[in-house]
Amino acid sequence: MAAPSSAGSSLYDAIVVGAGIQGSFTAYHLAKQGRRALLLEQFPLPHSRGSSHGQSRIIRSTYPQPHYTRMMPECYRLWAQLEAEAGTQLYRRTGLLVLGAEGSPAFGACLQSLAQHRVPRELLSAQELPQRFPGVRAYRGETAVFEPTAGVLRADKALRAVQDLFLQAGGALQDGEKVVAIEPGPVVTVRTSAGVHRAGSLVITAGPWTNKLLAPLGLQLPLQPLRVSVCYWKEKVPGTYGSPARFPCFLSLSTSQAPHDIYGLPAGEYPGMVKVCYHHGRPVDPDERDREPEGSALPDIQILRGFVGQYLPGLEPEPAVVESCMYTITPDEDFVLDRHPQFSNIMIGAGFSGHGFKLAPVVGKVLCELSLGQAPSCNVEPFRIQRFPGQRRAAL
Ligand SMILES: Cc1cc2nc3c(=O)[nH]c(=O)nc-3n(C[C@H](O)[C@H](O)[C@H](O)COP(=O)(O)OP(=O)(O)OC[C@H]3O[C@@H](n4cnc5c(N)ncnc54)[C@H](O)[C@@H]3O)c2cc1C
Ligand SMILES: O=C(O)[C@@H]1CCCC=N1
Repeated sequence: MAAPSSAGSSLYDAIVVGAGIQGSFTAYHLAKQGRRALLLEQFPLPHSRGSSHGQSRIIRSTYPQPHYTRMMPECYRLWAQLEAEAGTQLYRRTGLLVLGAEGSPAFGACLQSLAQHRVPRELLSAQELPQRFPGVRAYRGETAVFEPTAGVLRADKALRAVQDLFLQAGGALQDGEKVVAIEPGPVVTVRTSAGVHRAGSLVITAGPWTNKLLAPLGLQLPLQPLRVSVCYWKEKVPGTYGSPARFPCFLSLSTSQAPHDIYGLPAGEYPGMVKVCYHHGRPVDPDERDREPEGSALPDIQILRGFVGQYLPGLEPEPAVVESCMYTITPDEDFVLDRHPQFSNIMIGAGFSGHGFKLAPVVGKVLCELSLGQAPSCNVEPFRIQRFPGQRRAAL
C-alpha cells in the first residue's frame, strides 16, 4: 500500500508499530483527532502472518468478565460509524448461542454479565435447543443462552476499511518496513529496515512480536504466542448451517473433554463449510509459525472431531480445510493496554488472547488517548501491566 506524503515531515505526533486491527484502529483515531500519525508494518499488506487476517470474527457481548460486556455498546457504535464512513457493511447479525453446563461458574458469570448490562438474551434448555436450532444438540445437564444482537464481522474488509480511512484522514502508512530499534526519549526515535522516524509518542501493537520489541526496552510481559488451527467443516446437506437456516454463531464453554472453549460461525466464507475452532493452540515463535515441531500432534483437532460429531451432527466430523492464525495470550486472558512503566510516552497494546477483534475500535481509542496524554474513556484497570508481578527486567 502506498504511503502518502501528507504527514509532511519526519517528526510525527505518534508512530504506531504494527498494522493489525489494533494498530490500524489506533492510527485511525489519531488521524481523526487531527494528529500526524505514522503506521509502520513489517510485511507488505495485506498479509496473513499475524492475528488479524481471515474473513470473519465473532462480535458478542456475552463474556464472563463484565468489563468486556461494558465496553461493547461503544464498540458497536464505533463499528457502525466505520461502516457509515466506509460505505460498506462489516457486521452481520446472526445471534450467538452459548452452551454450558448447568450451574457452572463460567455460564453463571456470563448470565450475570448480560443481566448487569441489560443485554437482550433468551435462556434455552437442552430439550428446546434442537427445536430452535436444528443442527445443534445438547445433553442432559447442559443449558444455553442466546444473545440475538451478536454476529459476524467481515474481518479482512474491516481491516482494509480502517486503513483506508486512516489514509483519507491524512495518516501515513508504510508497509514492508520492519522496526528494528526503538530509542526512548522525549522524542522517540524509531529505526526501521528503510529509515529513521521520530515522534512525540510511540504505540506498540505488534501482536505476537511484542516481546521482541520490548526486550531492548527492558520489559518482558507474560505474553505467549500460540499457533491456532482455523478449521472448516463440510455440511452433510448444503445450507443447513448457513444464513438461510438462520444458524447462529456459537460458543461452547470449556468442559473436562475440551479444557478450552470451542466456537463456530455460520457457513459463509467458504461455500458449504462451517468454521469451528478450538480456543487454544500450541506455543510458537511468530517468525517460525509454520515450522512443525518434531513428533507434533494436533490435540486441538482431535478435540474438535469429538465435539463436531457429538454436537453438530449435520457436519462431516473431519475438517475439510485447516488454516493457521496466532493468538498472543496473557495468563488471565485480559489485554495489556498501558504505558511502558519506565518510558511514559511509549504505549503498549498487546495480549489480546484470541478475543480482541470485536473490541478493536475501543482499544484503538484508548491507546490513542493514552498516547496523547488524555484520560482514557474506558476503565483500563483490568489491563494494567502492574497486575503481573516482577515483569520488569533490570538490564537496560
Ligand atoms: C483464528 C482466530 C480467531 C479469532 N476469532 C476472534 C473472534 O471471533 N472475535 C474476536 O473478537 N477476536 C477473535 N480473534 C482475535 C483477534 O483476531 C486478535 O485479538 C486481533 O486480530 C489481534 O490484533 P493485533 O493487531 O494485536 O495483532 P496482529 O494482527 O498480529 O498485528 C500485529 C502487527 O504488527 C506487525 N509487526 C510486528 N512486529 C513488527 C515490527 N518490528 N515492525 C513492524 N511491524 C511489526 C505484524 O506484522 C502484524 O501485522 C481471533 C484470532 C484468531 C487467530
Ligand atoms: O472472541 C470471540 O468471540 C471468539 C470466540 C470465543 C473464543 C475466542 N474468540
